[in-house]
Amino acid sequence: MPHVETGMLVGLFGGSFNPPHEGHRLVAEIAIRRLGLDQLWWMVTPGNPLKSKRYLAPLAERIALSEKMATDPRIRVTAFEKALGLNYTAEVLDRIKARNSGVRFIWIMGADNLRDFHRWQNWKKIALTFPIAVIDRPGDTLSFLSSTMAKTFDHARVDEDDANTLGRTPAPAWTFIHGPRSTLSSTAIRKENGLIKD
Ligand SMILES: Nc1ncnc2c1ncn2[C@@H]1O[C@H](COP(=O)(O)OP(=O)(O)OP(=O)(O)O)[C@@H](O)[C@H]1O
Ligand SMILES: O=C(O)c1ccc[n+]([C@@H]2O[C@H](COP(=O)([O-])O)[C@@H](O)[C@H]2O)c1
Repeated sequence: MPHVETGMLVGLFGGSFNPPHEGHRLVAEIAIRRLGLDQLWWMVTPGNPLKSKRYLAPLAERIALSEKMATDPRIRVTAFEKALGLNYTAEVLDRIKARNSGVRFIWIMGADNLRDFHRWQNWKKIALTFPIAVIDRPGDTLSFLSSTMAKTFDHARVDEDDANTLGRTPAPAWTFIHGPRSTLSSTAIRKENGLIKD
């Protein structure tokens, strides 16, 4: 895990990054600025438990491309989930919390993941333990109203104008951040590059 100092606020941005693209860079920039992060951990997953691994590039390749994409000095590209043998975000977050007392964390994800968040293992526990920032994504803007997570934790929603207080707000607490959006997706890039055959 990257080194972090007591009192810091760290954004946790997990993803397949297969491959990383400018949309990811935009999410990281928005999160750093709007949430007031000291660091953002760009966590390259060994594999999203809900996605097929058929077209998943090797972890080393996804890390190397992420390092080129993530140029902000506050970003740490990391892949410790693999070394810890963990696949599920709830387990990973437990481990991060246990190893970093005195550090505050916010889980960061795009709006497509808010739509499906109730399918993640122990999703309620995640929301009850960590503040969550959701960044808008074309096609999934309405998930901030219609998703199971949004309905279940409606009482815990923080106005996006107060996003810079999220890191100090005890969970459950989440916000949906609108802003510049990117239509990019890794699937579209894989298709353009002929990496998806069907
Ligand atoms: N254009 C985008 N706008 C907002 N969030 C995004 C965007 N692209 C990816 N994200 C978010 O970044 C994180 C990592 O995404 P991921 O690596 O799965 O990229 P993807 O483009 O969604 O990939 P795929 O097309 O393979 O599903 C997720 O939380 C996802 O919601
Ligand atoms: O823990 C789960 O059940 C779970 C289900 C789906 C996605 N995730 C995590 O969500 C992050 C975003 O995944 P992805 O594929 O949309 O980039 C990544 O860290 C995944 O490991 C986690």
